[in-house]
Amino acid sequence: MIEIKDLSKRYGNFQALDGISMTIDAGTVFGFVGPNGAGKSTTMSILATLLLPDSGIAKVSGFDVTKHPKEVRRRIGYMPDFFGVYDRFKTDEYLHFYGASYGIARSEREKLIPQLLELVNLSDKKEAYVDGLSRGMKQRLCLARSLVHDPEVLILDEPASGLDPRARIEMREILKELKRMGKTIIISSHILPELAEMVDQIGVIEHGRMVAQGKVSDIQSRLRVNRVLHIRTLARQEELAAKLRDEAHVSRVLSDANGIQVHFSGQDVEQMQLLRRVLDWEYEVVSFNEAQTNLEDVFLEITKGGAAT
Ligand SMILES: Nc1ncnc2c1ncn2[C@@H]1O[C@H](COP(=O)(O)OP(=O)(O)OP(=O)(O)O)[C@@H](O)[C@H]1O
Repeated sequence: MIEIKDLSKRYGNFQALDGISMTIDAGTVFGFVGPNGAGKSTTMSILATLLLPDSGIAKVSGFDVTKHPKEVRRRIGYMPDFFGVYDRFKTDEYLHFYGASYGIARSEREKLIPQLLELVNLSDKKEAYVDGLSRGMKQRLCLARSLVHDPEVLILDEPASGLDPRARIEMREILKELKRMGKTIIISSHILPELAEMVDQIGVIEHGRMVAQGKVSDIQSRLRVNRVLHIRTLARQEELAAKLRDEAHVSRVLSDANGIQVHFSGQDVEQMQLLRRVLDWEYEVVSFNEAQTNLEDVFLEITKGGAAT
């Protein structure tokens, strides 16, 4: 459904995309992940026909974005990372406006818009002015806007950014529903663990290059991602974190309000020895357990040190 080959884009002297390639099959939910400035929005803007590439090919449903932009636009719904909403509209007027601009007849819109509002949980807000909506509601309205012409492909640039946890869960549920409806979805996010539950594949981009692509499980096994240990102590957490950094088989230690995360390449025996040492050092350990590796761990593993390989 989406095919990108050797796509490059420069802004002045800055190489934002440096020969990106990827293929996304119909019905796939593709998570596009990468650090700030990696080139995700640039790739998505090219797919959305809003930006021309310098070289390479991008196709949606077989149509080249530069040669047949109208055909592409008919097939895609695009939700940008920053968007404006027309403040003086009420919610349903806003969707009528977009529906009309896609040439959808009023009678058809009268049927469609209540369905869209229901899908994005805004039915009770149809009479509300857009500027009075919360950020989460505006995001959902923007998603409804991108669905108004029933596109096959959804290009969603950080749809959950800036949302509180509850609003993020709501957004995730809507995306699951869209997946069930058979849409092909490309979604970028920094909130990687949340993506893990719904994406079929991921592409990791860094410095304008694709550094890994495929099923999350395949990428995990290919990279032989380290196990991650979670340790919580009653006190002296930072001191323990510093000590752990000097231990054998430890590649990375993160310490935050949730405790210490240790990326560990040892096996069970070494893990047991590490636990024994932590206890010998007389730290007051509340918990010491092995976490399931998730998308965030994969991402950190692939992009660690900022070196693209
Ligand atoms: N119009 C522009 N002019 C100059 N540089 C730009 C322009 N748009 C983007 N860039 C630069 O190109 C790089 C890639 O930007 P892009 O927005 O595609 O990254 P991103 O992966 O979407 O990042 P983020 O997660 O922060 O949105 C960044 O370094 C950015 O500063």
